Amino acid sequence: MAALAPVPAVQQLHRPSFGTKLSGSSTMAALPRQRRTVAVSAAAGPPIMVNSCTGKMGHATAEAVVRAGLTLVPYSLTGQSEAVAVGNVGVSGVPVELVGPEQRQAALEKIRSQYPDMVVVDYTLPSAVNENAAFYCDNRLPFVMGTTGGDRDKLIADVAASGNYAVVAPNMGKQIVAFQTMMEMMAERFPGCFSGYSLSVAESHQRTKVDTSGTAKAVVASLNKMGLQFGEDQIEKVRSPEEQVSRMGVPEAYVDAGHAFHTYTLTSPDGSVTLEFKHNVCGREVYAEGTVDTCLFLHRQIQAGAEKKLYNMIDVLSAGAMR
Ligand SMILES: NC(=O)C1=CN([C@@H]2O[C@H](COP(=O)(O)OP(=O)(O)OC[C@H]3O[C@@H](n4cnc5c(N)ncnc54)[C@H](OP(=O)(O)O)[C@@H]3O)[C@@H](O)[C@H]2O)C=CC1
Ligand SMILES: O=C(O)C1=N[C@H](C(=O)O)C[C@H](O)C1
Repeated sequence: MAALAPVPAVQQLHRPSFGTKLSGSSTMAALPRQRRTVAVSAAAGPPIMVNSCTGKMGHATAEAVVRAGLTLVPYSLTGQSEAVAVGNVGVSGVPVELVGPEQRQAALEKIRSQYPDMVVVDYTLPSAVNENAAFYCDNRLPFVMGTTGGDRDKLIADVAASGNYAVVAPNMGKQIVAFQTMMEMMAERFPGCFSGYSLSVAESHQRTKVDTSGTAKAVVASLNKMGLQFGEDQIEKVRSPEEQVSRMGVPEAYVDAGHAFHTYTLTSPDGSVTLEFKHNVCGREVYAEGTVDTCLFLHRQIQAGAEKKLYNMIDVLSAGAMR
């Protein structure tokens, strides 16, 4: 393979301030840091490769890997061509070399010889989801796909057909996954309970988010099982900073730094009954910590030779695998 460039001086990118809170209020501007990392012996977990450490979520996850005491594989796939020339990113003092699309196959041979049991995390872009998943499957790399969007049906079908170990989900935050689980349970227990009701869904994210919230799509799927008829294209994407603050209650500090505010409003035909569900997250720590839990879960399933290969986060939470 082509030699990977030596890793030069570390450049720190994306150091968001963290804070997570469920159910928002407009007074969250100065949220306390809420790190809940439980250190894990490096020997107890797999080395973890995070693609891409240049992104906000990838960087936050790589930091969580280091915080947990696990081995962060010091290479990260990027979508940038000639990425080896682009340089490196630093994650909590660990220099991570960027590997561009042209080098990734050759680089993988070397990386794998050093980290044979590694688990890969993907936080890239909707436009890269399907191609990246195919790359992981073709190379038998177990992976956690946190990236949303792309062709989801094809993604699930391709991964299932490959027989590769993977967790695919739009949300790795433990409490949000619990909410999703609750909605799914409600749909199974009371199908059609909201027949005749109308629904409105508004989701607000940092303006760099290109797709509609994958979490909102999953919750809408559960609500539809309860009798609603709501299309994914009816989900309102709020991306204007002014509206995010004034209407959605996003603290100004998180408008661009990263937030995910969701409101689902159900109304009876005569307007006499209204139910509202909200899940509001500031920062990315809750997902990053959940992603580390998910890598540990996947590693255990592989070691146990589990017959089931493709999981979602409800599986991970249900297995009691979230710290
Ligand atoms: N599952 C979950 O819990 C969560 C999921 N997400 C999802 O994660 C994804 C990323 O979000 P976020 O980090 O905010 O986005 P960013 O825009 O900050 O980061 C995306 C990164 O993807 C990299 N990239 C683009 N194409 C490729 C490619 N082909 N291969 C490798 N890397 C690539 C880009 O780096 P470069 O330019 O160097 O290529 C960029 O740094 C989104 O889909 C988001 O919805 C977000 C939060 C939680
Ligand atoms: O892009 C984000 O930020 C997020 N993306 C995920 C999604 O689309 O559901 C999860 C969360 O909303 C944050």
